[in-house]
Amino acid sequence: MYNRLQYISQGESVEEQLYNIHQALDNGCDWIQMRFKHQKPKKTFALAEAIKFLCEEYLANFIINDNVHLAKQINADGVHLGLSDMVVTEARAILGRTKIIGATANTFEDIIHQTENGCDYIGLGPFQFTKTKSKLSPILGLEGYRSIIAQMKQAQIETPVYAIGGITLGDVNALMNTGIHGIAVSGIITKSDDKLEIITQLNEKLYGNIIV
Ligand SMILES: Cc1ncc(COP(=O)(O)OP(=O)(O)O)c(N)n1
Ligand SMILES: Cc1ncsc1CCOP(=O)(O)O
Ligand SMILES: [Mg+2]
Repeated sequence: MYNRLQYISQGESVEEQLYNIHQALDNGCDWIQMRFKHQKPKKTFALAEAIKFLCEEYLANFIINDNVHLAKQINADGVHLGLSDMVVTEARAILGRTKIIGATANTFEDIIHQTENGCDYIGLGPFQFTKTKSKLSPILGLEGYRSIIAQMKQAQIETPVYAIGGITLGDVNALMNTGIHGIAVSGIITKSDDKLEIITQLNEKLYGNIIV
């Protein structure tokens, strides 16, 4: 089963991205999603190759936001696709069944659509307002997660769900209690002055006393 903590990278340059990712890996995060938008293909490729190398060294999962062809080209572990990105069935045809395909949802109907198309996990959000992404879908809040997870149970959909969007340390217990599998975060890790402390605390809350 997938790790419960996914770090979605941030940084305006290749160097800044690599610094942030290296810090996350060094301090206990073992799943990285490269999110580097509106950049030249050469830079994006160079960053992806460098992250691939780093993640291999740290035995971490490495998925790429939006870009299925790049994931294929560098043999990443998978991709994350939103509602306006390539559809999951097309990505599956390109990447094959062993690669991870994560898909975004904002409603239960999105979850039905994405799981019927064969995604491996759902990124459900946004939980609350965040500056990390513009043009946010409607905010779900805890009640949104409770309601959507209950509908998934009723429909016997067991695809793991990751909460995303403006998550802080203080939100994690309540979010986990809704029945989600884990969380995907950017700002809380990127902005922290003590990465070891924040990642350790996140992992403690996410895993509780589960032995991994
Ligand atoms: C784990 C996870 N969940 C949701 C998203 C958002 O994807 P998308 O809606 O395509 O938005 P962008 O990240 O592409 O701006 C995600 N990246 N990761
Ligand atoms: C990519 C994305 N999709 C929905 S919210 C979000 C941003 C998550 O970053 P943060 O944890 O900083 O809010
Ligand atoms: Mg996207």
